[in-house]
Amino acid sequence: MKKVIVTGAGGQLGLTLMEGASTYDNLYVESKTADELNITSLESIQKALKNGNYDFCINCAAYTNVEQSEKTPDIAFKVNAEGAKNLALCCKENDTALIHISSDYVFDGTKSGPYTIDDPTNPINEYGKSKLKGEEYIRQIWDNHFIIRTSWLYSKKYGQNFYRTIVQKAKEGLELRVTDAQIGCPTNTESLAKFILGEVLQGNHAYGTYHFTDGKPMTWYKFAQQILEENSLMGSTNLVLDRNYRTFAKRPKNSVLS
Ligand SMILES: NC(=O)C1=CN([C@@H]2O[C@H](COP(=O)(O)OP(=O)(O)OC[C@H]3O[C@@H](n4cnc5c(N)ncnc54)[C@H](OP(=O)(O)O)[C@@H]3O)[C@@H](O)[C@H]2O)C=CC1
Ligand SMILES: Cc1cn([C@H]2C[C@H](O)[C@@H](COP(=O)(O)OP(=O)(O)O[C@H]3O[C@@H](C)C(=O)[C@@H](O)[C@H]3O)O2)c(=O)[nH]c1=O
Repeated sequence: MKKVIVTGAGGQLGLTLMEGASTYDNLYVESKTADELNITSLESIQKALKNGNYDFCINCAAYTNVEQSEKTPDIAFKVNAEGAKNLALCCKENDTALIHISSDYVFDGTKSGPYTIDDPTNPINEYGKSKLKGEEYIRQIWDNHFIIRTSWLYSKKYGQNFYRTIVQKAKEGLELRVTDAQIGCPTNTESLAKFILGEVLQGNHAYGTYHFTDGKPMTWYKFAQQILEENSLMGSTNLVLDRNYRTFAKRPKNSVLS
């Protein structure tokens, strides 16, 4: 039996992971929401890991508000960089392998093809910078890690994400203005959870950095079209292509991960 602790368990990935974990007989998985374990507190993590005897820690905790990160980067760095550092330190102390999730936003988006794990990083927004710093801390501190970069993560059931925003706005009868200025791979939390639970935790991969997505590159506009079609909302929604959709934070033009 492998003993696992999940931090940030109240987020969309954390909730999906906990739902999926019950189907694996060889996993005993404990969940910690932000209220139960704050990853910015080294002492709290030390306490949680010390007595747990965990084989793995899956870190789903993050500050994921890209727009707000640009305005108040300190919060993003505190959670995404310092939080990751705290986890790496405590995981090392307790010989617990760390599975950490990172983002396509560590790249600047100027490459013409998909990004490989060997491509240089160069984040163009504060969220991406904070996620990169988190990766760097983990690599410096604890060899027994998996850093899994994913992109455009969404759950149909949980949390705040592009998929649910589009469905909600369409159901409210609002006009949808969506950009096609970025290309990336939408990734369902269920596929990522299956990869973590069914492959990474089962020992099928060596420690290191990985890219995981659902493998279908598209623009946000194309993704919005797909979401509306899937929910039979296309006919009743005014979807407008808005190449100049204004945002506070810059996003990479191309963040397709290979
Ligand atoms: N969403 C996306 O499109 C993508 C996400 N990722 C990465 O995937 C991972 C999972 O993201 P996702 O599930 O979408 O994110 P969510 O925002 O849905 O969940 C993150 C969770 O972390 C919690 N949290 C925030 N601060 C702390 C803290 N200090 N201590 C403990 N928990 C905290 C949040 O709690 P609360 O809500 O109460 O603040 C929330 O429950 C993250 O590492 C993210 O960076 C990577 C690529 C794309
Ligand atoms: C909601 C909305 C967004 N957009 C645009 C803004 C932006 O360029 C793009 C995506 O917007 P969002 O703010 O929903 O998504 P964003 O916060 O950029 O999503 C990112 O989150 C972080 C956590 C990641 O790690 C990334 O992989 C990525 O998924 O779509 C529209 O054009 N119309 C809309 O109605």
